[in-house]
Amino acid sequence: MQPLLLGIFQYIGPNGTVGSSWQHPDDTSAEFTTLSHWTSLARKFEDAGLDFLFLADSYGFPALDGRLIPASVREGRGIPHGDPMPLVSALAAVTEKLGFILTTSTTVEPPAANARRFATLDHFTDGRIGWNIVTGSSGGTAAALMGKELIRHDLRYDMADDYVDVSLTLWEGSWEDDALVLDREAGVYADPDKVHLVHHEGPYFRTDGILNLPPSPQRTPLLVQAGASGRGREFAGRNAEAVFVGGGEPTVVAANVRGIRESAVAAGRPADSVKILVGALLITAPTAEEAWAKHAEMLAMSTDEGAAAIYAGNTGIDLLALDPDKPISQTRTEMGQSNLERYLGRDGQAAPLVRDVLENFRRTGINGSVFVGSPDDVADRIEEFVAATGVDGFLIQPHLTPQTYDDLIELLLPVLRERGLASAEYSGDTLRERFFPEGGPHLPETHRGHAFRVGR
Ligand SMILES: Cc1cc2nc3c(=O)[nH]c(=O)nc-3n(C[C@H](O)[C@H](O)[C@H](O)COP(=O)(O)O)c2cc1C
Repeated sequence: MQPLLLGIFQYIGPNGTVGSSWQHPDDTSAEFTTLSHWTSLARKFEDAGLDFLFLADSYGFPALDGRLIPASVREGRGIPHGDPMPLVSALAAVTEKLGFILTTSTTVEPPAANARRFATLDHFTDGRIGWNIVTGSSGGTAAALMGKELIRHDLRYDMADDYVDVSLTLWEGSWEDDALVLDREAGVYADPDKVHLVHHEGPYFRTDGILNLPPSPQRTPLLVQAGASGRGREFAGRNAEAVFVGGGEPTVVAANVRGIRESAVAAGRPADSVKILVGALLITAPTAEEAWAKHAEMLAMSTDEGAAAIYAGNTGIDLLALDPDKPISQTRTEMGQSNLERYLGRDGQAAPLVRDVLENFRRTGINGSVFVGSPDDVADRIEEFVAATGVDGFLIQPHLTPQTYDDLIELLLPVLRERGLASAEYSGDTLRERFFPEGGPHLPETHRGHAFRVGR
């Protein structure tokens, strides 16, 4: 088996992803507003040789019918949530190899503003940046915050395709590779024949101008996507080099993985040109008993109300207002659909009852797979899961910060390395080369973005 890609899932808020673990006496995540909290975590991840830190984001927050959900505020779930973008420069300054993947939504800022910010970060990180392209999980509240209406689900993805086109036009089309001259004696900074105005007029976005920066190490950041709805998978097939999928039953994850690879092939790309990483919580300790005790402690901090608030923020669906004894399939949403679709029965199976969905969501959070046990147990489960689903790596959810990471680094990683499941050292200078060691720092020829390149 190939070494797995291993990234850490975090967001700028108090943890965790299952339950409110900030309240645990050993948890430091309530210090999320201090820079030193993040710089010490980033150093820890780099020292351990982990591939990247993913910072999730959304302008949205849990609310229903125009009202805040008390449990969300009381338990610190979905509120508060800060902006990851300003953090990355500070983290880049204290690390050399760790990659950073950041979420921004295609429904919030104009594409040229977003493209410029990512290009600047690609310079400052020496090519260690990736963009998780989402259409927005908490779309309703994010739209209202920006003074806009919620755009319908599939239309959001149509707009996202056009948004990516604008971004690729700017990143790939403005500067030729050798446009930067920097000749001090001649007083030539750049060659005017090699810097180009670009023009894009799509169905939703228009731009006339340039990306006002010389080419960065990757030009286009590593393109990542995280929405697993049918339309989301189609978008991923066209655009994404990596996809984050939610965990859960291996059969459901395997179907998702197949769907994404088929979408890539339908878009004229090789099936393996997309790396797929699954969100998972890894709880380990020297013995299985101790690990299960940690799991029980985690569940004791996870309430129905807190779980329902996060679910509502993501999907717009209030599980606590639905009949607990009816199947979830009675419901539809124009907000994020992955966390509904993951519960709709597949292959003729009946959809679960609302009460079972709430309990499952309370226990597993938005990303679904929970592996608990001794380091060998967890490594066994990881191996089985990878064989059953075809995923290329894991996006590791926080439980207790930093304890979950210490357990991972001290107990689990050595076992994974022994089995050849985790790489022992960093390869490649840029994040793209970390994901695709056989390729270079730029978009490959098989990606449609390659055609946007000026002076090829
Ligand atoms: C591991 C993982 C990370 C995600 N990170 C984000 C994020 O940072 N921001 C966001 O809006 N959605 C994120 N999502 C996706 C949302 O859950 C949601 O499904 C999506 O934004 C809406 O698209 P969909 O309708 O295709 O599901 C993530 C999903 C997964 C599995």
